[in-house]
Amino acid sequence: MNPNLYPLLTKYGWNEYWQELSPPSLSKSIRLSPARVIAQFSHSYTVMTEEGPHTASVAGKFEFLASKRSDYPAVGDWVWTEALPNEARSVIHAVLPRRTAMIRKAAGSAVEEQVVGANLDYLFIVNALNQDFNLRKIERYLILGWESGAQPVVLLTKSDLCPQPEAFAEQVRELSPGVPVHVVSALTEQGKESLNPYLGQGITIGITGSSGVGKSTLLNWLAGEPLQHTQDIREDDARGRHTTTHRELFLLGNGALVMDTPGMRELQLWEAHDGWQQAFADIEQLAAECRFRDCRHEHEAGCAVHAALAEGTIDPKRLANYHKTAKELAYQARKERSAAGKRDKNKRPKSPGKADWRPDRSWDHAQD
Ligand SMILES: Nc1nc2c(ncn2[C@@H]2O[C@H](COP(=O)(O)OP(=O)(O)OP(=O)(O)O)[C@@H](O)[C@H]2O)c(=O)[nH]1
Ligand SMILES: [Zn+2]
Repeated sequence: MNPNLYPLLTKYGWNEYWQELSPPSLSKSIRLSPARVIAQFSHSYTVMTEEGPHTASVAGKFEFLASKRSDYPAVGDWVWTEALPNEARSVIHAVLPRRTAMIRKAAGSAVEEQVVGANLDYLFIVNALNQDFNLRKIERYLILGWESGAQPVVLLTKSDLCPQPEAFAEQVRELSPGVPVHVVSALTEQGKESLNPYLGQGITIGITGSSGVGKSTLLNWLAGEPLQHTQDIREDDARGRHTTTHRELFLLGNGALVMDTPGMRELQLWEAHDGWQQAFADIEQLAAECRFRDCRHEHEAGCAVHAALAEGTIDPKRLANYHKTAKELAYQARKERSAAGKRDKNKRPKSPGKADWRPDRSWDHAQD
């Protein structure tokens, strides 16, 4: 690729891969350029174009053709845009196919599933080395990571509060073979260099974890300065002008791009069965050898998982975890189904509009 074609966008992650994709053919009079969505508001976006940041919204035809929420652009997406003359404004005509996506599941409704972070290369899973340290939680976040397609990396923060951080790191490593685990402290500046390999030019990193584990502190630490929101967009609504909450992708001085992504509760990861299978890939592989297809690996005859347990090739703790997670998944799925059922009953018949999910952004600061 010609690196001079989009020098600014290259900083935002544009590369040969994206360069290969051709824009959709629209009317000849529309000149399309690539841009990356760097912030999302309730009624608009900020996109980084080769000319700098533009305020953007989707084209009328885009809206007409969108059949589900995830069709809409999300932070991190690459989009084809048309710049409006003499204004820092663009119209979004299409979303380039996502390489990875963090998805907020909606119980019983694929139409309402929403992308909360797109094209992340890494997902930093943050857990603190204090009383909040929780292996089960980390395991669930790992499922979320695998599900998104991004490479999960576990960061154990606040190591200054823990006399033996490495012992905890070891527990996480046992739990997640192949997933890097790093011990850091923003307070004492420990472990920053271990993160350098991820912070390459144009690499996009999502940061997730429960409230209070130190995500914002970590972001500012990685940035080397307090991150400033590019702008506080004010939007008009019936109640007057107000600043809306939003999500944002930040370009750090070292060239990496970072975004704060929602925590677990918000994402309802419990429908993430594929990620679950990946998190327990070893057990799932064994399970394929069980005599009965619906083997629950408890006391069934011909159970390959139990055979491996007897041979000592799998850790009994890990199997116990597997069972526990399976039960929780089933429980959560039941709960979500019944909640969805209740919501459906209470729902009034609506006019057949499709844009009615856009303005509600109240979940942005929900915590888990
Ligand atoms: N001792 C210690 N405290 C830390 C460290 N990093 C963050 N903290 C403290 O932990 C608290 C929570 O940090 P935040 O960065 O706001 O946590 P967060 O995950 O962004 O929280 P939410 O915004 O609620 O999601 C703050 O009081 C921080 O000062 C650390 O490395 N060591
Ligand atoms: Zn079995």
